[in-house]
Amino acid sequence: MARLAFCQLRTLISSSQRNAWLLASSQRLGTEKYPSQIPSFGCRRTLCISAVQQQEVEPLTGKEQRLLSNIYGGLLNGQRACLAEAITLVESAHPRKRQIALILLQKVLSHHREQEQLNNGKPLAFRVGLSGPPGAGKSTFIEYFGKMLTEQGHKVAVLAVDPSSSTSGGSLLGDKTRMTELSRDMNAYIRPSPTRGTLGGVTRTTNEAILLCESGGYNIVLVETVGVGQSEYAVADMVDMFVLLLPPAGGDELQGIKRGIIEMADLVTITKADGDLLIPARKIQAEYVSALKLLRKRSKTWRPQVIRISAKTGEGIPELWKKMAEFQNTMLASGELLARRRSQQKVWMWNLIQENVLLHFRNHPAVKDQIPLLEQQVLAGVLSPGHAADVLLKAFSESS
Ligand SMILES: Nc1nc2c(ncn2[C@@H]2O[C@H](COP(=O)(O)OP(=O)(O)OP(=O)(O)O)[C@@H](O)[C@H]2O)c(=O)[nH]1
Repeated sequence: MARLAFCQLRTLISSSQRNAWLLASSQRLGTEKYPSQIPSFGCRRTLCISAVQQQEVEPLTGKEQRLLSNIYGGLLNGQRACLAEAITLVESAHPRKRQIALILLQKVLSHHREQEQLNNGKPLAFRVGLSGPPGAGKSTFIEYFGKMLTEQGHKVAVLAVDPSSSTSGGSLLGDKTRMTELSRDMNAYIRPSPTRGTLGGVTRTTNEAILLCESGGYNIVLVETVGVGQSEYAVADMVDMFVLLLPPAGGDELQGIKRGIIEMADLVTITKADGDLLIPARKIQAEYVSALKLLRKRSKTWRPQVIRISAKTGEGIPELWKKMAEFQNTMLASGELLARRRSQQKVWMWNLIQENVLLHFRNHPAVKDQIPLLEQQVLAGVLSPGHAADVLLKAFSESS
């Protein structure tokens, strides 16, 4: 039965998409269970994952082996150029590059596990998601915060997930010129994370980039996203702590912030609490303190808090970092942080499967041409949504 289901899935998911799935699966299963899947660089027609996963990788050419060794070696030595190259490789949609990227990621994962074991099971890095509406003061904050952390001896990576970059070619988050000083800091690494148009795209490329940054020695990874659309949910599902940054603006400007995303926040931060904005910042803080009391709690041990900061004066930012560290310690002690990471792996796997299967379904020849008409009929109330779905699913299953 399981084998049948697997075969069906295998036909559904194209080979490059399958790679992503294989990676997610191998993380879930743990490579130590499948020693053969930890590839040596000189892999001979290696069965990369396990018999169950049946993904063959063509042998690497000498040039590819050298490339991989250089990237991996440089990455572990903390060379920024190699980290950049590694991220470019995992972001590539080219099927062969994807295969090489998978081998690199397997190496990175097994290195991660070894290091975490040496670290008594404690994660190598603290992953923090930062989200807020356009103009909330995210980049000004990250610039200040990042520099404060590097001065304390931390290595900070910033991945900026820009949901607009793939759809409009535009940029809500702009580029790294937004954080000019931090981008010159040798202990910081800033990188826009392309989204490939979909939520799964955000999840896959950003998750992989996080892993690579951690292998490059970055012990704090900040994942920034604009709080419009769906990307902030994807980001909340890939970090240890999710921080919402809100400007001291009136109700109208904050209307776009959805209740769901406030529920995801482990910390709400009111920005720009200085000068004339200090009084509105206090007011918004009080409003959110009351609002949070009514919301569903995300953790058994951590109670989300609302604090005020100013990236202009620096006020509140050391306290914010203290709160973050308190969160990390509390969640580690209760076991929730590691549990959250584990469940995120599963969410990631299912997001990818769901998205790839749906894409395949929509583009399937037996279904594709019927969709517009059925949608019209559903819109006109001639056909019930359930009936239309049954028609499409039947056409799909009969032709598969
Ligand atoms: N008074 C004051 N202004 C600030 C502060 N932080 C940011 N600003 C201003 O707010 C505006 C937006 O700041 P950004 O840091 O670019 O905001 P952002 O959220 O990164 O904006 P996007 O790039 O559009 O997503 C800029 O004009 C900043 O100078 C602050 O702490 N105090």
